[in-house]
Amino acid sequence: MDIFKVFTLEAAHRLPNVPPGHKCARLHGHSFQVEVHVSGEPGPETGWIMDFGDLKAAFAPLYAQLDHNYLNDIPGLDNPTSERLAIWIWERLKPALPALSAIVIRETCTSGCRYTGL
Ligand SMILES: Nc1nc2c(c(=O)[nH]1)N=C([C@H](O)[C@H](O)COP(=O)(O)OP(=O)(O)OP(=O)(O)O)CN2
Ligand SMILES: [Zn+2]
Repeated sequence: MDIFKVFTLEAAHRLPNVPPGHKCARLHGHSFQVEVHVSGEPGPETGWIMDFGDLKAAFAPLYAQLDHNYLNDIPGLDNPTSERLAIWIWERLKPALPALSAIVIRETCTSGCRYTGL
């Protein structure tokens, strides 16, 4: 089974490696949605895989780094595509959250990615 929590963060970015004239070379912002998924079996007493509150607490330091910031300025996010952002979050969250199973990024209503560590 898989549980998840969704976070919305406001952030600006530009993509430095796109072809000349690409719209994403310009500074722009998104209300990124980040889904953090954790897999496991519900405990027999708790009935849950983990407390959503603990999941929120684990993501909080990363949320603070990302929210209302210019992503390109954050070490490791100089080319902040959805893919790079998903990997960046995964690498920093996995040690604190070993049962982490996926990071889903929604950059717009219609665009995003899902990373499972592979
Ligand atoms: N594989 C990726 N492609 C693109 C990324 C990305 O992170 N990974 N990012 C962008 C831009 O940041 C852009 O802001 C989002 O792209 P796009 O979906 O094209 O945005 P639109 O809202 O304009 O989409 P429409 O559905 O065409 O309105 C670009 N590509
Ligand atoms: Zn963008």
